[in-house]
Amino acid sequence: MPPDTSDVVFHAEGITKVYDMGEVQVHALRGVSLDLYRGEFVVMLGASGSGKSTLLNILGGLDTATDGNVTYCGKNLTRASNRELTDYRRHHVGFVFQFYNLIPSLTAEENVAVVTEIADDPMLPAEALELVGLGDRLHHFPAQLSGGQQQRVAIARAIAKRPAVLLCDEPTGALDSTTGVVVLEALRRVNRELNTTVAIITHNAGIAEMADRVIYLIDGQISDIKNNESIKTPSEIVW
Ligand SMILES: Nc1ncnc2c1ncn2[C@@H]1O[C@H](COP(=O)(O)OP(=O)(O)OP(=O)(O)O)[C@@H](O)[C@H]1O
Repeated sequence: MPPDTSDVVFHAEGITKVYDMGEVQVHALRGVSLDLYRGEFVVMLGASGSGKSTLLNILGGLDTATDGNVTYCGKNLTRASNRELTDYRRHHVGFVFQFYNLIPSLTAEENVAVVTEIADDPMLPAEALELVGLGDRLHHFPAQLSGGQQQRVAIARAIAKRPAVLLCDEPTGALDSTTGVVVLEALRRVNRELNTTVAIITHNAGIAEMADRVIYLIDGQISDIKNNESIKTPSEIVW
């Protein structure tokens, strides 16, 4: 289904990012403009160094653009103070990274509770874990879970505060394809059931086949944006 373009979550215009390394300047983003819509599932594809993480970090308020504008639901992130960005990250965005960053001494349920305790209107940790298919693993510690299960705990932790957007940086990068499919199914379910906008960055072209839209990045610029005609389920994806 094509995205509802009347409901813009992110509006980015002419974003550049320059890392000043003293003698050299690295131009990580060279004028990126895009809109992301409510409830869509987007995959951003690009080779290593094309600027994917930089873009995701700017959208998520973890980094700021050198130039250009980014708004989230009409609020300007480019000119936000550190305090406003912290508030934005805490209440509106969920992050999932390649490595799960779970606290080893806490159970799955407690790892999720770390976030729900500071959120405004969170789900119960058990509810979030149920949504990613881990309702029977609440009392397991990370070391007692497989890699794919740990990543699903990380997804439960990210969505338990009911963020409007979920930003995922190579969420299956450390997983074999069978386990990766289960993680992608969890992300798809969150997207469908909670209407969360999900953006995944990856260099894995297979994953793009399950997206509503695919955004291609080359050398710090968007080279193409495509609506997927036929969207595959995660289990139909091969990589
Ligand atoms: N903190 C930083 N300081 C200096 N240069 C950086 C920094 N972060 C990223 N870069 C540079 O910016 C460019 C884009 O990096 P980025 O991590 O966004 O790419 P990527 O597409 O996510 O790559 P990968 O798939 O390898 O993670 C690269 O040339 C990188 O070396």
